[in-house]
Amino acid sequence: MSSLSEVRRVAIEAVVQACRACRSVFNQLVTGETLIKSDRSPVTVADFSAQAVVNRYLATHFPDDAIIGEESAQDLRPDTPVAHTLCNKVLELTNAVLPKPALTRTQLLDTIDWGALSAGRSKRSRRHWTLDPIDGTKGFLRGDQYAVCLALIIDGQVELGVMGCPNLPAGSTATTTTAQDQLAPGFLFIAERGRGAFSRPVESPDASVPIQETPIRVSGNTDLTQAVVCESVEAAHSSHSDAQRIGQLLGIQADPFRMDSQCKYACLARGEADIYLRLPTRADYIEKIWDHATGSLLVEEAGGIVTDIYGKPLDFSVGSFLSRNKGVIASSAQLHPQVLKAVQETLNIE
Ligand SMILES: Nc1ncnc2c1ncn2[C@@H]1O[C@H](COP(=O)(O)OS(=O)(=O)O)[C@@H](OP(=O)(O)O)[C@H]1O
Ligand SMILES: [Mg+2]
Ligand SMILES: [Mg+2]
Ligand SMILES: [Mg+2]
Repeated sequence: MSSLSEVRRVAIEAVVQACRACRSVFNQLVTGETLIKSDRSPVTVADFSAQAVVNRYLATHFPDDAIIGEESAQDLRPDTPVAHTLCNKVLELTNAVLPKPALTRTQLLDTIDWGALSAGRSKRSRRHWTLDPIDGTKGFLRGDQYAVCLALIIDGQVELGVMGCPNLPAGSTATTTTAQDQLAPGFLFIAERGRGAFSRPVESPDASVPIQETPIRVSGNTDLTQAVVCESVEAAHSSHSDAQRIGQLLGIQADPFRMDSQCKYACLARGEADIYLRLPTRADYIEKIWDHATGSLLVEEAGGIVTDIYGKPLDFSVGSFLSRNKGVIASSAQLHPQVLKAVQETLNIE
């Protein structure tokens, strides 16, 4: 079994290279190659490339580990000109960042589906990874925030989380990303259970200078009137109207800070926002583990608390879905009880 430092090193390298693939897609072809999946969310060449890159690292270094990743190669497999063109783009981009030898088309497809193809591993193993190759696909396509999110789950607990946020600027709650932010290296966050949360640039601006990790902490703010709430850009993903009523009840003055992806958890973890609300918009929506595993550990290790709207911890022990939870409330430990109370009063939860 590999040491935790080796696992951490490989996970970071995988996410850094996946961020590189995403950036190169954005610079080369962003919206042109968008296709619509059955859930109608945009899936890009970057999603596939980033999943191939991370899976390739994990399969090479930890061949016995299971992986639950968001994407599948189903849209790339058909023997049609459209699928071939798309697949060739993904192959080119993936091979541009992976160490040699280059993947063949079949290897690429099987690497993207590495988790699903060997699902039996998850039954034998106590540990598995979860990957969101691009969280905040819509943010990515707009040139705003998105995150490559990888987490290691052992016995149902998230033990390691690595999040690459290529467009995230340093400590600013600006809602749109400037051209300058897109040129900057962005930030990478690492959380290890019991060992804290850290931030570093995704890449060093100068290859001869070693990259430094900086510990991060949630905000110490106890004045709710000054609190900053972050929420999804997409009103379909989190109820903006319920959040507004909760904000009023808490006496929060500032407008909500809307940002795509798990970058919201990162902003909370580094003390830039105080509260993250994800409030159900539909009774039947169940959150996926890859949308929360990395971010929730990051906030907890930075001193915060993450629960669902019932006040229950997120339960990562039941497969791909957070089927025992509804919504998310994350904040510093000091603010969490008041925020939870306001959420429950507003949503009529006993
Ligand atoms: N109805 C509903 N409710 C809650 N969440 C949903 C819903 N539909 C989709 N999703 C998931 O939301 C992920 C995007 O996260 P955010 O909402 O934080 O960002 S954004 O505002 O959509 O940009 C997004 O992740 P990606 O697909 O990786 O972008 C989805 O898995
Ligand atoms: Mg998606
Ligand atoms: Mg996601
Ligand atoms: Mg995604």
